[in-house]
Amino acid sequence: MPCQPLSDLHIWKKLKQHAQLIDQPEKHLRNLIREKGRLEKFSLKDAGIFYDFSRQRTDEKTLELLLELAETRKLKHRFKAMVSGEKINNTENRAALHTASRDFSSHPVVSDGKDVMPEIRRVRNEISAFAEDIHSGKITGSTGKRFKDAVVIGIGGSYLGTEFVSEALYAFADKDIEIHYLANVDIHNFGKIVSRTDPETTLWIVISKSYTTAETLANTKQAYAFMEEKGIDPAKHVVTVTSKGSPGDDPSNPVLASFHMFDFIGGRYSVTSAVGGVPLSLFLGYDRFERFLKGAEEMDNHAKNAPASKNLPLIAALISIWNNNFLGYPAQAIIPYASPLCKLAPHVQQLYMESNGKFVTKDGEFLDESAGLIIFGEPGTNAQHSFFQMAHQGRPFPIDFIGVINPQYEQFQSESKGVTNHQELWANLISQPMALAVGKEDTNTAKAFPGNRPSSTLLLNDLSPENIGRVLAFYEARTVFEAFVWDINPFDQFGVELGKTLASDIRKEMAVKNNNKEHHFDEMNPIARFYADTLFSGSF
Ligand SMILES: O=P(O)(O)OC[C@H]1O[C@](O)(CO)[C@@H](O)[C@@H]1O
Repeated sequence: MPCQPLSDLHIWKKLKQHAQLIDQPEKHLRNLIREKGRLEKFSLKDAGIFYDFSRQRTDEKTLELLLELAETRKLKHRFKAMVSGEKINNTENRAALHTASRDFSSHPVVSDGKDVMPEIRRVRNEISAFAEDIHSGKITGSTGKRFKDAVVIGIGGSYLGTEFVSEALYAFADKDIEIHYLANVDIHNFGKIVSRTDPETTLWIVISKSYTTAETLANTKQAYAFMEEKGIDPAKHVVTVTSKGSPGDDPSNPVLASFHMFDFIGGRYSVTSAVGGVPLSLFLGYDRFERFLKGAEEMDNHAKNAPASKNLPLIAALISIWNNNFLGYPAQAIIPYASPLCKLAPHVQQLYMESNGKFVTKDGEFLDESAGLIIFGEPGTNAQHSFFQMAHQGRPFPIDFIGVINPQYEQFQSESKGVTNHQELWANLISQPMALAVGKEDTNTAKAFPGNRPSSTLLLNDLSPENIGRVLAFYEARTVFEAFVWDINPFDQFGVELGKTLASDIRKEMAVKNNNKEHHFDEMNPIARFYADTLFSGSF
């Protein structure tokens, strides 16, 4: 049943009116944060995360109206429908059960009349056993040497989430296996990896839900050709993670091991499935991967059960909607003051922009409000020396700051200006949101700071596997809660198809040329032809 268009909703109109009030000088953030009890009223703590939204351009009335919007759009009801296996991915007639991949309860999760949990538990057990066999040396490369490098061949959701987690938990990697990512079809990606790895001790993990992604197929062929050239038997150096029955799930194609991913888990939501499970269990050990899953499960249960006013990802989603649709900010930055979280923004970029970068509702109605935000980010304090000039004095964009209270590498405690590196990092984590909110008046306008620039700060006690799972699930839940407000389907991605189709036509033309130098690209439009001719001629 299609939802009512947003702009027709009474609550939407009330929020539009309220935004005009918030734009008034008396509601400048420098005034809002002076209010008594501001931090207590505008922060939440649950599921291992402290979430401070006191520097968001909201007052108590804003929150009240946003919660009314959440009720109107039945956000909690839809989230429960999602985790219970309803086919909420309506355009592909599928459920969206990434939460089931980290469900450790004994409860069934039924999709299409079948409990999916036995299969999910089977795959987890297979991953654990495989990782153990690799770490114990029971399984080695074709020349009897232990594996030292694991190369993930995959793109988009088939590697971005895994890369976020492997970077975040790098300090835990004690399995003497280095992880690499071969995602781009650009031969430089492949060349760099093989320049630093030994084919005898390299395991290639081909990850593709469809097993039709051109980049992944091309890189897999490159890897096979490289192994054969080196006298290595690919069948003893390749593992696949793919959907049951996909072209990659072919018994006639012998591999060391094959793990299934399920059609009810989308690529950008798949790091807690075998997509992340296989590489992360080799890199970190299955026990740490399971701790990561349990952190995600805890956040899932919080998102499902916590009342809206106490629900961290739901409140974050409402604030994001407020910033986007009512205050007019088109972008949002994720700035973790923790280098290990350097790949969080690239992962959330796909998670969020491939989920919510839509212009029609789940029922195909054109949206009357803009969905989705442009997500970007870099760790702090690096970002301060890169694009924070704009954050303070240019086009404003809301920021999620993330702080980690207890870092690893505690053995390094030297001080500069009387503080340790970690304290220096935190001095900036504390100052930046304040400077953005309060600003600074100056008669020299070039040195004036308008302030009133919104941000949230999330705190983690440490970078444990559990906390990385909680952060992952926080952003997944926030993404889908926002989608439910707009009534869009966050689980399909038809927008990626046109480019692939056009590339396929050009690829066919190039293949003809490869076999017939006299072939002309007459089928192409003149501009495309210029580029194809330039590539084959070797210069412009
Ligand atoms: O796992 P596959 O099927 O190779 O797809 C890789 C990626 O390509 C997309 O389908 C489109 O970008 C993503 O959703 C997905 O994560």
